[in-house]
Amino acid sequence: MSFFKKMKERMFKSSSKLDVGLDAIIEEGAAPDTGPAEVQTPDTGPSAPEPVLSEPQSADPAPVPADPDFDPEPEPQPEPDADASPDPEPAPVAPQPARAEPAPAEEQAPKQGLMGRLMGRPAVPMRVLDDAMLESLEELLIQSDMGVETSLKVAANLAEGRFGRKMSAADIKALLASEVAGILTPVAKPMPLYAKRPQVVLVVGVNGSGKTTTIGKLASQFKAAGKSVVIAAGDTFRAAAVEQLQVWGERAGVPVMTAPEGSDPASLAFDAMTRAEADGADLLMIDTAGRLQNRADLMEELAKIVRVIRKKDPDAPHNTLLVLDATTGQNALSQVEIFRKIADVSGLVMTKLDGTAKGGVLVALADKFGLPIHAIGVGESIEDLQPFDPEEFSRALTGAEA
Ligand SMILES: Nc1nc2c(ncn2[C@@H]2O[C@H](COP(=O)(O)OP(=O)(O)OP(=O)(O)O)[C@@H](O)[C@H]2O)c(=O)[nH]1
Repeated sequence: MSFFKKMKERMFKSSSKLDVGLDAIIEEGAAPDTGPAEVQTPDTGPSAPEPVLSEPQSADPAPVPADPDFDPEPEPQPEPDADASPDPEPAPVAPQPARAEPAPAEEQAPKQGLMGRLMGRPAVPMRVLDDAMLESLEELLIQSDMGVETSLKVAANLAEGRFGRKMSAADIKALLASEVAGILTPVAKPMPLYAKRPQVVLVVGVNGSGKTTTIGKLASQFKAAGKSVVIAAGDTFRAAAVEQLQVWGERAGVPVMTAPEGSDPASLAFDAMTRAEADGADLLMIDTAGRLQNRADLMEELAKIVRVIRKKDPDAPHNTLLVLDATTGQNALSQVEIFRKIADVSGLVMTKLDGTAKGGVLVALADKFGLPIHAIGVGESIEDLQPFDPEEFSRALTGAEA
């Protein structure tokens, strides 16, 4: 099974709440006169939509957004530069496909053809968009963790100019996917790679958010893309985190610098920087502790790591990745607020999007903070760190057909 298909399946599974909820909204308020001969689609062209799931219009798979297999050929690197290049290349996890302009949502909904109507196929439930339906939609979006402000905005945009029109679940899903993609597209950016060596990537986030796993996956993917990587196991207070990184390091063939339990993470970061410089490594990835319970200590710890590595490179860290666990839902918003105060967060990675119905929080994050989303985690193995494709994600979240 291709990585893309796997991700899509997982995302669809995870988003069933929103998908099923949209079906329910239409069915609850479906007009009684939706028989085949009477179906009207003032919003979707001359013919009525087909049932979404029972009669797909095309067996063709959706276009693959990016080759998920990493090119084992290293990309040609620009000569090392004293300063970080202002025009970085994208990191391997997030190459973005060239995208065609999305078709208007109305055009994306499958239509019931003349033959279907003549043959008397079962009618597609349709509902007139009114205040009650808009309210149900707002509630559903809020429940899917899109946040109140974003949910109201998305619902209002969707309804604009469409009041009084009959809509099927497929119509509403396509419109919603288009609205969501409009919010996500500007933030879907690969992690920039600079010519600077070593490029220092500081990885922050609360305990259990998936920092260690993400570093392991990234290191493996960078290695596979021909980059040399050094990892610093900066959460020196948790032996288990260090061991986990060592396992990933072995798997990827990447050295993992460790320090005795309880020792100063800044000192380890300095040593790791020295080693990365001596090795001519392309990337130094620094894991950090995530004890938010004692925010002042954590803030001081992170600030000290930054101070120390800047003695060697005043521009470091070049990226500060905040790793967020999608299953925490709205909590992710407050984590961004806090970590932006204690670290200069440059981009996000959202993990555990498999097995959660809370993917809507990504839309709220994008809308509220506008921070780049570099990649998403959809499982525990190396290939489960995927580029963030906003259109694919939007369709998966809403259950819209490709
Ligand atoms: N299903 C799933 N599990 C994930 C994903 N990313 C990480 N995990 C799991 O989440 C758990 C926590 O991940 P870690 O990488 O240890 O998280 P951490 O932020 O380093 O946490 P600490 O080591 O406690 O600081 C592990 O069991 C990972 O295997 C993901 O995308 N999907």
